[in-house]
Amino acid sequence: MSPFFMSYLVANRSKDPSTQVGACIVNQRKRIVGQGYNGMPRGCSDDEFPWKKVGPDLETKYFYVCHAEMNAIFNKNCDDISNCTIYTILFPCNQCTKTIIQSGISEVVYMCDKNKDKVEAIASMKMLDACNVRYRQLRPSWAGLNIDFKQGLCEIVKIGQSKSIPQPTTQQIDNTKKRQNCLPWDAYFLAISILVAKRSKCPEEQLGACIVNEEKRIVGQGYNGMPQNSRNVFPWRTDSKNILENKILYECHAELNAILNANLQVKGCKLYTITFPCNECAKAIIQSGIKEVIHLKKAEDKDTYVAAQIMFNAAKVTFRQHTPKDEMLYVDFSQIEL
Ligand SMILES: Nc1ccn([C@H]2C[C@H](O)[C@@H](COP(=O)(O)O)O2)c(=O)n1
Repeated sequence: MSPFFMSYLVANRSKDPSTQVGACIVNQRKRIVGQGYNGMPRGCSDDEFPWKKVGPDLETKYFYVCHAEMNAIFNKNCDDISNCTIYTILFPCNQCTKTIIQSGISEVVYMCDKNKDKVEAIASMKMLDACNVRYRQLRPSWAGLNIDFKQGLCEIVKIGQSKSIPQPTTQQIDNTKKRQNCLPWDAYFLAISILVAKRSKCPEEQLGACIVNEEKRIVGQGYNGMPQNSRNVFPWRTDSKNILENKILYECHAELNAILNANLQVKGCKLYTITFPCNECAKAIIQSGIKEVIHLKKAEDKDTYVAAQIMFNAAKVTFRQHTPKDEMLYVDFSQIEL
């Protein structure tokens, strides 16, 4: 799963009616440590601040909007992002470039350089070159992502294939008002969990989870997989008579991995997950201080889930199933003209 897919999904939260940009920061262990989209500063109302592109300076969005790259850096979930790579849909402006350099990021990967002839981009390149920050363009070889909330699955759509995917009806854009059709928070974090699951090597079921704090910052993400550094020695099968030859004793669940991958405190956080947690993950959820579990699929009627519910009730961890309003979400990579 390329971090670019994540950047496009993150961009979906932007209220900018004309241009939605997403960025995500990846550390050397290939973990996502920061995500951001373009939007008004915290506390500056999306309804009151202007979204217009033209007009007197103080009446357009440009003086106020925080760029996706800047937000990804300020949303980082660890102290040190030096030597990380930032993936961004648009080439960074000079202001974001200063923030990128000062935070120690060592590589910028961007998809679109439509502003490359503007002074801001030229200044960015000068600074990146002077400070030995690498930058490269990645041309998309995919058309988009199709997130299926009903199945909890995500399909990467190839160029050409997108024509067969039903596209959401496009309304005339009113670029004087905030964008109306961005994903609501619960659906957004479940979509992130579905996309994270795409990294799983499990041939049977790919599951994902993410942990979100009160500030709506993602503090940890995980998918089901074998213990790290286990070099493919463990089986994925489930049908052997010898239980030691089945995956069950070895596989780490998405929820456990999300907790262990978290870089910020998970106490008091919400955990979003595709399936209801098993009893073993429930123990980890309770012991780590997570306060709420939001699951996409209905809990199956099996002892492991009943035990999890009994423990959640006793420990006052709330849980609820969330069904997004739309069954499908198409994340269109051509939303920004290259
Ligand atoms: N590297 C960039 C460049 C721009 N943005 C944001 C800032 C605005 O919200 C929007 C650009 O507006 P446009 O003039 O294209 O309608 O994109 C960013 O986040 N990162």
